[in-house]
Amino acid sequence: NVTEDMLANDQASAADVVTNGMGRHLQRYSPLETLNKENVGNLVPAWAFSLGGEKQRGQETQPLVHDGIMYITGSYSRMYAIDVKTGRELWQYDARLPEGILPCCDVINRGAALWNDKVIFGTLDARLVALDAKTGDVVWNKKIADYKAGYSYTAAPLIVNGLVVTGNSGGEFGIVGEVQARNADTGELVWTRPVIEGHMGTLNGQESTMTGTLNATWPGDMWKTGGGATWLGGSYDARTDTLIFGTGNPAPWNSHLRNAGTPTDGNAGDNLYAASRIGIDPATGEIKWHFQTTPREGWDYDGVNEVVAYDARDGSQRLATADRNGFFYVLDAADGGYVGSVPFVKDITWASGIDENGRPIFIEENRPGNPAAAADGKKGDVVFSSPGFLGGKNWMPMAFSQRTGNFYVPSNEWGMDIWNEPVTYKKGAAYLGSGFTIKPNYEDHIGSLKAIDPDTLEVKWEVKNEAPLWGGVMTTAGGLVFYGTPEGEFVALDDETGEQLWSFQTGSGIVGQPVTWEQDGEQYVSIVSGWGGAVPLWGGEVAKKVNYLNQGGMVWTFRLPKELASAN
Ligand SMILES: O=C(O)c1cc(C(=O)O)c2c(n1)C(=O)C(=O)c1cc(C(=O)O)[nH]c1-2
Ligand SMILES: [Ca+2]
Repeated sequence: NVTEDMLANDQASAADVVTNGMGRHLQRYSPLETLNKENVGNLVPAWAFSLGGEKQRGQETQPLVHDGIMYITGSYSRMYAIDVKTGRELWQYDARLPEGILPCCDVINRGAALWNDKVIFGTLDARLVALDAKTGDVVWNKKIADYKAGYSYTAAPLIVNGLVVTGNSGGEFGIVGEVQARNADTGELVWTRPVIEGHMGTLNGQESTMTGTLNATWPGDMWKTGGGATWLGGSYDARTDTLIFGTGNPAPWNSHLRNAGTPTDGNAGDNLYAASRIGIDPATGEIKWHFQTTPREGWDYDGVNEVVAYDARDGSQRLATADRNGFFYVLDAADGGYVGSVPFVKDITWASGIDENGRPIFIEENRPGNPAAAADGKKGDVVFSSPGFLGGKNWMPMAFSQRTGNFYVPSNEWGMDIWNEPVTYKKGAAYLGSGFTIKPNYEDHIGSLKAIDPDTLEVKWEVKNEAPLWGGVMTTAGGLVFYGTPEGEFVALDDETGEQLWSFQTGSGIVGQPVTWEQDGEQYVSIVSGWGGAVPLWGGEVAKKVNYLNQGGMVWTFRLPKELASAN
């Protein structure tokens, strides 16, 4: 049975992987050094497992490993339990999804959570299901939100002190972003925290507090359908007992419709707390602090990206996050206060930098659309913006190495043509008020894995990739950085130089998240392969460039045989 202690110590225990992020701080760093720079060339496949041919799309999941069983979620809200020694299936659960679900960006699922004798995951129709971890039988099944209003669910749930904490998806449909906490044993709701100003939270079935101040940073009734989906889930910083969730784009995309003042007029049009990071008290759902990365966001620069809790080299307690808007931020773990930032993509057109308070210095003439066109019911001027709306970094998680003190950030170098148009809210319909076409910024590459020093705020090196990177990264005490490419390669790099030390062709594009653990004295590594996610759907010119990539759906598990651990 999985306990709070096991979840709290996941980052240090080599025998299993019981959390998404390999620790609730989401460092994705393994203390294992059996596999290292000298012997990684001897890593060989142990087994592979097919997720089945029918209805498979982007496989973004991270495997969990516990008690001899690997748990994998499949793109169409499926769960597979696999014997970790043999690769044979133990059981499979298929959620019956209703007609009419509205996931914006492919049918995907990013993983599960383990608690007690259960494995818990969210389904695309915005429900949360707890299964018996041994049999796959349903223990409870709860509704997070109404899929008919555009809500969906794609993230891995987070478990803290017996509460299962979830976000929601639907920012492109004018939903309201929210964080919810339930008793993980029963599924009973404990608290809710909407993340847009003006909405009331609840605690134990009673109204608790309002988020922000009603109408403070939103014009008229726009806050009622203000977006800010918490679609990537959250992290937990045990040092300060804080849940940290990011919030997505404000709705609609057309920022002129959300302007409650002029950009120089204080924070009147900031649209809090969309495109922000929020620190939340896990006991009550109260907001402790917020840090907004893109005030009056107008490019779909969702602020959802994972916040990783880490200790800087001088011991200060820090948080780091690489935003879709192209800037990598370091924050103070105590209160989310701004410490510093660095652009991690080469071409940023919307801001000239970040000021001393962490607020972007906008280049206002590069903001998409113009107010007059929106008011007249006309299409606005086309503007080129970089990064494009799929972001300098999208959902794919970065990793921190305790060995080097650096972050390893999967990024993309691309822009977009974007224009604004009028839009009105209609339940269950797209609520954008924008049109767009993604374009590559460079001929030879879009993807770029970057090593970033969070103390000096320097990009130390990059490894370029032709197609956009869309999968997670993992670091190890053995000095390795693992990641996958849409071209299908699963790669190990040297954490100091970026030199490629090993790679394996998995047969489909990788958009999954690697893990490693130790079993019978040998080190194992797993990755799920299966191309998909937002790029083939929304990637414009880039999608056309990569339309040769084949879909898939395989779990690949590798091991370093004992007898080859010391050999080269
Ligand atoms: O605002 C939202 O609610 C929302 C949700 C999701 C999602 O749940 O997958 C994505 C996005 N936005 C989004 O903007 C985006 O680029 C995106 C990419 C992906 C993916 O998994 O490839 N999901 C999402
Ligand atoms: Ca979005």
